[in-house]
Amino acid sequence: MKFDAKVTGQGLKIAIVSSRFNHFITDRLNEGALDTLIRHGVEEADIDQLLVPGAFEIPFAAQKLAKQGKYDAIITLGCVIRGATTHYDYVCNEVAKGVSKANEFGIPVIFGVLTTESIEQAIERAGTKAGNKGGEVAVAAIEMANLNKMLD
Ligand SMILES: O=c1[nH]c(NC[C@H](O)[C@H](O)[C@H](O)CO)c([N+](=O)[O-])c(=O)[nH]1
Repeated sequence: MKFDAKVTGQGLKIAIVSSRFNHFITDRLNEGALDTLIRHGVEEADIDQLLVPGAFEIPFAAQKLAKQGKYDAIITLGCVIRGATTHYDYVCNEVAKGVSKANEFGIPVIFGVLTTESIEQAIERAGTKAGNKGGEVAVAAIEMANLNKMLD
């Protein structure tokens, strides 16, 4: 049997957790995710949005929302740009681990946190040369939500 989930969002309830830090970038990721969800049939009223201070706080919110069991998928959006200190490595590692852990509640939680070496790389992935990571993870969220329903 082949499980090949559709990328149609009708009837899905989605949450977006995004961080304010580097909001010049994360605002664009949010726009990309919202636009893509709606263009794939998710009702705007079925999209909840939640803001946290920085990427490090994303896992806390994602896990809380996943535990509620109200959503078909949760999208996380953030932007961590390497700076002069090793802070970057700690933040990136903890965010990735924390978002992955949120999947333990049985709801697909999609990792849309940019981890880049430069501002230019982040801009490229926020609606310019390399597309929009927010839109990409929105498609992944819809597919995983439908796949999850198939597997229930
Ligand atoms: O989202 C980010 N948070 C960052 N730091 C804040 C962190 O996510 C927490 O909000 C903060 O440590 C308070 O817990 C970043 N840097 O420090 O570079 C960054 O690039 N991106």
